[in-house]
Amino acid sequence: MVLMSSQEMVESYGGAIGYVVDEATSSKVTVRTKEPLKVGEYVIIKPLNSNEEVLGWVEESIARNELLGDLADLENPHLAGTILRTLMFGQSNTKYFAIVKVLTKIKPLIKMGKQEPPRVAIDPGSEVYKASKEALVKIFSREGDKRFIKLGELAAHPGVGFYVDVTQIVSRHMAVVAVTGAGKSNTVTVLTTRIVKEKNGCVLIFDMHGEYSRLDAEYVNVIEPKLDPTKLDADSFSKLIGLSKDAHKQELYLRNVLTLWKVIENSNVVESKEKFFRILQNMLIELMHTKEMPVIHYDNIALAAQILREYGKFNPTTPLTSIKIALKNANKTKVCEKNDCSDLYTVIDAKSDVNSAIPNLLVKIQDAEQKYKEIFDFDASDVVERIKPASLNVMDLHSLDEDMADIIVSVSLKSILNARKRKVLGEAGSKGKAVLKVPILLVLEEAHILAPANRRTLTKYWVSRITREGRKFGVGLVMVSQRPKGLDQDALSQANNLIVLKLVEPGDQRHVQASSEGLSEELVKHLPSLSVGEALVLGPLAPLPAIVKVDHAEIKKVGQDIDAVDEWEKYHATRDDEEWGTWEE
Ligand SMILES: Nc1ncnc2c1ncn2[C@@H]1O[C@H](COP(=O)(O)OP(=O)(O)OP(=O)(O)O)[C@@H](O)[C@H]1O
Repeated sequence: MVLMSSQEMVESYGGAIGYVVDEATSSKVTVRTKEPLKVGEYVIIKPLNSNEEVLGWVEESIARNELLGDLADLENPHLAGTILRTLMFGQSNTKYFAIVKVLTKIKPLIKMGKQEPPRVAIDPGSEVYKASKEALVKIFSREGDKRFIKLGELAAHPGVGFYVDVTQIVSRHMAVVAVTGAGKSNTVTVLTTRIVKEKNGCVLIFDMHGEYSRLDAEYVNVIEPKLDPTKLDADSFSKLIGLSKDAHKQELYLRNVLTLWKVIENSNVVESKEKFFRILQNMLIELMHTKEMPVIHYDNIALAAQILREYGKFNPTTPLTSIKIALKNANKTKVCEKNDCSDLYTVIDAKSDVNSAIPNLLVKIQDAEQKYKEIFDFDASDVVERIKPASLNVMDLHSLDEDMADIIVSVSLKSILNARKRKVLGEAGSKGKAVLKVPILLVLEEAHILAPANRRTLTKYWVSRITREGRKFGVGLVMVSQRPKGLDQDALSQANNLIVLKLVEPGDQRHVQASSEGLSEELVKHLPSLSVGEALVLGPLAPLPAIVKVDHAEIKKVGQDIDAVDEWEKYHATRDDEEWGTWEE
């Protein structure tokens, strides 16, 4: 940072643009100005009571005409206008004020890039100047700094580039919120493509509308939303089939059949994993007849699998009996001469559950197999193995319903967090398991659907884990939402960085404000008037809060509005009604 002289800091010392009036505090002042100031504009205040200049920004711009106050009751605008013009004798009596938030003393900001707000109230009468472009460039420009990328320009100071710290986005997470069409996708595209291109970053977007998977660039890696159901752990599987928390019996049987499947899978007695659902169902049907179930401790899976492979005779229609006979005879096998087979298995008496818990579980498994068949792929590898470094990885979820998207995203988030933990902690026992060698930035589109405020979803749990633990393991999360009031408040408040574009609905505004320290009442009032691509940016990602005109993404445009009239016209010009309604390449 280069220290600037006071002269360079302000646009013109010759002309103060206003002065502090009314009651002023150390953090907020009202300024009477000659001309109206723009919200988001930076000003420099020279406090009367101290020689430490401070930087503030305009949070609200006010125009007041006291003459008009008395005329407000007049219903006839022509009459009001005539009286007003007469009273003003051709002079405007409008007075301009600005509510200015005091951000920091200037010296520590320019010298060390540090914000240090003043501790004493600013004296009324203090002069206010416009911050010079040179000063703002010094404060905001991070060109050439390896941690920063450019997001756009200060909206109130065109020509002053605005840069964001990528490390802070990854470690402190972010929310991007706005009404539809305000520029969220464009903002995400600018951020993520620059992170990949300029920083060789690793980004994964969970793309709910298939917008990003259609980006035309060599660094885009599209990941199919597929998962291998046999690799789901018991917890995820129980959530997948929709077991309620208090369905303890069903949970018990489910865990057991999944452990027995592991024995069967490890013993290689079935030729294909695709028999998975069939065998789970056969186990439960068999259980309804035999009314008892072998239970194998997790530690004994490998041993049981060896016995089943070498000494059992596996029948897929009666898997329980096959396993039970093999284990029963285990003591007579060579395997047990070397290993302790004394407590290889026990048996659960299932008599009381054959009419309720077991058939209920069976139906749930059958339903899940049907419901999720589009995303099940027995050859699918762990998502971590499909992510590419220095790439914009995009998981295209547009063809899936919300439940399917939820299961895929939650399983992916879990795998990614665990793979980073393995890398960072070098966890013992991780050999052969997926590892993610570099930090990653995850982008969750439609975050209010996957991590909603008032509903339990699988993704919400992993979002909360990542927002809490991700910082230590290099897993950053960007939540994007057009309906922030529907987004889990806890997740939102864990996002220390915030980009708010146009936001109109008061409920949305209140929800965002409740989880963000820097969003004042005055700024909230301004959110509906932001134009497309204009964003309020708050948090540790930037040197100071700012209203930014986000750059337009250079890459092939995404999420553009469809010009219906134009498309009808084009179709009509070449119409061929024979082909209407069928897909033509
Ligand atoms: N900074 C910008 N400069 C110029 N045009 C922009 C900017 N941001 C967005 N636009 C344009 O505005 C339109 C809507 O933008 P975008 O798709 O990013 O909005 P969105 O908030 O993601 O909308 P949705 O919620 O419907 O996906 C697009 O045509 C886009 O090109």
